[in-house]
Amino acid sequence: MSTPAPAPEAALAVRQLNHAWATRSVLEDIGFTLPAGRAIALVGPSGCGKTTLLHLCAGLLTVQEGQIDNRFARSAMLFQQPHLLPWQTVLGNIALGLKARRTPKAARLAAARRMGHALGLDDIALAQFPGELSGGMQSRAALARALVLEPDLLLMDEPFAALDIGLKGQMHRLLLAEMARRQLAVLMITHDVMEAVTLADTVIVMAGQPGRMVWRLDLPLPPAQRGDDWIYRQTSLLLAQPAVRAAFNMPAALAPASPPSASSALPATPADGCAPLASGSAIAAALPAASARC
Ligand SMILES: Nc1ncnc2c1ncn2[C@@H]1O[C@H](COP(=O)(O)OP(=O)(O)OP(=O)(O)O)[C@@H](O)[C@H]1O
Repeated sequence: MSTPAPAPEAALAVRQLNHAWATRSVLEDIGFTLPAGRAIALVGPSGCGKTTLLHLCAGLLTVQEGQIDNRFARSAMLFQQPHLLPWQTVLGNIALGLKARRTPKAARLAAARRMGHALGLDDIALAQFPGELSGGMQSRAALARALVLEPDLLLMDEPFAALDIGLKGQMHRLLLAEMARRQLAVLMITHDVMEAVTLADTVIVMAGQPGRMVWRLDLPLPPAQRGDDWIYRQTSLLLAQPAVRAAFNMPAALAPASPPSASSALPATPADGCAPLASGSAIAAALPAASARC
């Protein structure tokens, strides 16, 4: 399927964003830039404002203070629940957004079928109703419904949270293939720090009420080159950071049996709007400027 490449200047820029629900401030001084083809994962404890931030970025809420500049041409959103229409076939569900765009029937069904096939839904599954599919297949259908719109920005709110570890891995591979295929940018919320380290180029840890960015990790390897060991290592290093542990209200980490080797260190890439890390611990030494307190 030929897909339009994102415009070179496509990016989502969030600057000095504050938000309140009624009189209660829920987001304070949020700022980051997401360029085409990159992925940012937002992690943080319940109630720190991640969903509010994602909905602001999606244009579902009005910006009160600060700026969100979305230069992507086509955004799509994926929710935790697949939200498939039970009275439509899976194929019909995948084609829904194209119908809303008034794509002619034959073309939208053909595009939906191609995308379904690409995500592992065969013709039998496509002809079924959502209630006849497993949770994993429903998640594939929801992803297909979003991707068939050929978005250049995909906003995801814990879309794989209900899946077991094997299905999650499958969905990760499907998503990464699609991201690589056509420079798809992703802004995602997840409670799973390892999922964030698997999929994202940048992990932003949020905490507090109002929610603030408390830590940022820019991962130096492209997702396609990350092996399981590397992902486990980066996840454990991130979770060893005192600021990250405090964000999740975790007790202080035990000292490692041996200091991390130099080869596990991340190269220095200064983080926008983040102060350099100021810590003398061995673990902090393995995470120089690529991982920083915001
Ligand atoms: N529509 C709303 N009206 C009033 N308050 C809201 C609304 N939506 C969210 N809030 C409040 O804003 C705060 C942030 O909520 P939000 O859902 O953005 O956090 P979150 O980090 O996504 O949480 P979770 O991880 O549990 O989904 C919470 O205190 C929540 O109660």
